[in-house]
Amino acid sequence: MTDPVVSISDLRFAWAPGRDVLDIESFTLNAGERLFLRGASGTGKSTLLGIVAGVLEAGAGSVQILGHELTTLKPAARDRLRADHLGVIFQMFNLVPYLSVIGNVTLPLRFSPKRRAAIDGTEENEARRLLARLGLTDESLLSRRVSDLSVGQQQRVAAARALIGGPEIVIADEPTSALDAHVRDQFISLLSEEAQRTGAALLFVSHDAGLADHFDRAVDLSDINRAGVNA
Ligand SMILES: Nc1ncnc2c1ncn2[C@@H]1O[C@H](COP(=O)(O)OP(=O)(O)OP(=O)(O)O)[C@@H](O)[C@H]1O
Repeated sequence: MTDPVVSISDLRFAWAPGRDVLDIESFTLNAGERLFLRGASGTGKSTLLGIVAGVLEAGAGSVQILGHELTTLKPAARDRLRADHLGVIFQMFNLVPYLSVIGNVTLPLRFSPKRRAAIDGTEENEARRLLARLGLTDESLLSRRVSDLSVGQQQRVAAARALIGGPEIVIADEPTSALDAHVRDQFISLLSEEAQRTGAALLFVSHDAGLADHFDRAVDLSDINRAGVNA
């Protein structure tokens, strides 16, 4: 539980020159750890996740993912690292609307032979198993287009897609749209259990401090971010 899978130091990021959104001296996510990152809306949580995921480039500093320095990797190597080792649950889920539920969940396997090789049995069975563990068992749902599912159901599909093939790191950006509190709590418990089962470290961000109890550790972004952001 002590090896960092994400290690950030002296990170700075600005969307506009001279206006830092992030100025973080140190941030670490350990292997298998379930970490809750809280922060008010507009304080840079999604931006930080984008940097960890390698879709945004740090302006300065070091971002290490599983010992690889993201800031000096070539784009193709960064894409490979992301495909093999990171599962991402986006705030808007980013599901592919014309694919079925199973098609969406198995999508990361198209981009990562490593994750495909990690699966016992067929891809479809693994997708069904993960969906069932996350509470989606209704057979009639699985053949539907994802755009026909409820927000809570889409969130579970996005989570199964992030977990498939056992990536070492799963990052989740909680949707700001209000999900029923019970549905949300149940989702986080299941996601957290499944991450623990697969050994993935989970980095979950939300503006809602009340969710911290679901996690091993909680960090407030305002405590580690020296950039005073005013959205
Ligand atoms: N694509 C962008 N271009 C310019 N500025 C952006 C962009 N995305 C975010 N920002 C700005 O960066 C700051 C941090 O935004 P970010 O989305 O990271 O916050 P957040 O904490 O994730 O917010 P929320 O909880 O509402 O999702 C905000 O001031 C926002 O306006």
